[in-house]
Amino acid sequence: MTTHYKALTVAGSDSSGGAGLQADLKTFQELGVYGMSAITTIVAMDPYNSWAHQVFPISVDILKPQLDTIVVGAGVDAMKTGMLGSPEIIELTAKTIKEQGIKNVVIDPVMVCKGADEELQPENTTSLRELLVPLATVTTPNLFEAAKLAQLPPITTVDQMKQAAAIIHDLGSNYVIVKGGSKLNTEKATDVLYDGQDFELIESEKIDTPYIHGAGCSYSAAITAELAKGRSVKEAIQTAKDFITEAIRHSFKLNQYVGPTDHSAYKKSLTATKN
Ligand SMILES: Nc1ncnc2c1ncn2[C@@H]1O[C@H](COP(=O)(O)OP(=O)(O)O)[C@@H](O)[C@H]1O
Ligand SMILES: Cc1ncc(COP(=O)(O)O)c(C=O)c1O
Repeated sequence: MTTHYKALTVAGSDSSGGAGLQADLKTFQELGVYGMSAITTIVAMDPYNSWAHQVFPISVDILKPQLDTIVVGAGVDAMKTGMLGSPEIIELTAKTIKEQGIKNVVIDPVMVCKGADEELQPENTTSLRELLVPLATVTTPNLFEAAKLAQLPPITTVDQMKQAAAIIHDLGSNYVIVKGGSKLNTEKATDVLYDGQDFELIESEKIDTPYIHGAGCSYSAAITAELAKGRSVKEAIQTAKDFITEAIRHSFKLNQYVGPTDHSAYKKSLTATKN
């Protein structure tokens, strides 16, 4: 009998489909894991005003029954968080992880959407640092988020990524992966992984494309899916890196403002290799 591993995303809805819980569920499906979602926020983009993001947090009273349905009603092998919307939502999510003893927790500390360089909701950063990062198996900040969590100036080098990873580890996250992505001035797409003892560079070729909407969400969702299947954190991160590299290689233009990654590309690349 096939085992159906179960993963939960506690995240925002990206109406345009490339990031947020939509990206997470597509990624879970592609990696063979049954996905469930608890919606924290709804993000809409204004097609009449340069795709400006509008963020509508959901009341914490509507999050609680969703979490109960999933965590109590079905059980989860791994979970991730994405955009959380308010300090109250972060508090409830942390309480649920603790009270229900959830293992394999990936915290993607979403503070910005690509193209913006300001925190969407600065009041959430303190709650993320104090309540959620201490419960993380893995925390997956991009450069901007790593600097905010570690309370450092803007990060531009691998050494600074290491420094931030060590500080975030000290907050209580078992593993930290700081994503260099397109922004870091290196030849490769370089992420820094820290397990409390050693730093490891996780690298892939850097793909020359502006279309990387949802890359961070999809990457952390791929880590979550692999943890749900019982892989080690390092194995999960390597598969996730392969998954996101293929997804970015096949990313596409959705409109004049945005281009999402292609979640189906990794599985196709495996089939192509076999044939
Ligand atoms: N142009 C690119 N080519 C290859 N990998 C990339 C590229 N841009 C980002 N990545 C990788 O995608 C993953 C998500 O990173 P990033 O896009 O920085 O996250 P976020 O969406 O949180 O800002 C990381 O592994 C990063 O290195
Ligand atoms: C709901 C939601 N979560 C997360 C993100 C962040 O996306 P990315 O993976 O591109 O950083 C966005 C960006 O639009 C979003 O709308």
